[in-house]
Amino acid sequence: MLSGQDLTLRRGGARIVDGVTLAVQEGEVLGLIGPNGSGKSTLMRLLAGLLRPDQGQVTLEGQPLAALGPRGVARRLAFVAQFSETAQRLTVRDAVELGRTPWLDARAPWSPQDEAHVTHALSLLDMAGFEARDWASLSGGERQRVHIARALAQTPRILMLDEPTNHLDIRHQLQVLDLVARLPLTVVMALHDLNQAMRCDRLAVMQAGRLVALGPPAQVLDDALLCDVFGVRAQRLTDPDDGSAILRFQPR
Ligand SMILES: Nc1ncnc2c1ncn2[C@@H]1O[C@H](COP(=O)(O)OP(=O)(O)OP(=O)(O)O)[C@@H](O)[C@H]1O
Repeated sequence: MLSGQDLTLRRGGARIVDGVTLAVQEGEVLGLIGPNGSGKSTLMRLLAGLLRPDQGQVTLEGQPLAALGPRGVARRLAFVAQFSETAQRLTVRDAVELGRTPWLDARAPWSPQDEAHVTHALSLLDMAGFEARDWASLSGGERQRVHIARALAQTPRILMLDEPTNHLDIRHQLQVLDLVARLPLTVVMALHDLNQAMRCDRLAVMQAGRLVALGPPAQVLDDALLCDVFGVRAQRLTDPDDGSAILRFQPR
């Protein structure tokens, strides 16, 4: 579906992404975890074609990103950055309508179908009542939900989210995580909350620019990795309701 081979990016004399090879499988929710500065955002930007690697190549549905071009990539892949602001005066609906841009041209002008995608995306993120609001007047969490709605309005096959639960209250964190698990999409998302990461199909772990583990959460998040990569030890509890694992952390 989406894969990076030997991806390397150098900045300021350091390899901030260092020889990463990773294949995202169709339909999975892949969580990208790692300490601050380990290269998660940079790797996501490389995979989304927003940064060009110094070494290595990204292929999307079997084709190099360069062969697809920005519009071809944007029809397949939507990216929600950790921080993205706009100086333009926009309403919430205008911002979500921007998600339809890769699908519009002289032969395919704005249509009722585009309108329907925008309305549906707004309702999935609980933002239907905010359509006429000025973007600048929104709170951080409301902006985050509009960004995700814009990405869904793009009707991608792959959704990439950099820390999507940032700024969200607990109800909307759960709503976004449930939504990404439910949507018939391939999802790659960077997360800091390791209990939230446990809900992903697979986890990729970054440490100092390298991919150091990849696999199902219960297998990846063992005591040695939590200690070496995150500098913590974890107590494993069991949710009495559904038997799922809960991690409780302490400094190493
Ligand atoms: N243009 C640049 N020049 C120099 N260093 C950079 C540049 N861009 C990123 N870095 C460094 O690369 C490292 C990886 O950054 P990145 O944002 O990918 O990490 P991250 O894992 O997403 O971190 P966080 O969890 O804090 O969001 C960091 O140490 C960052 O300071």
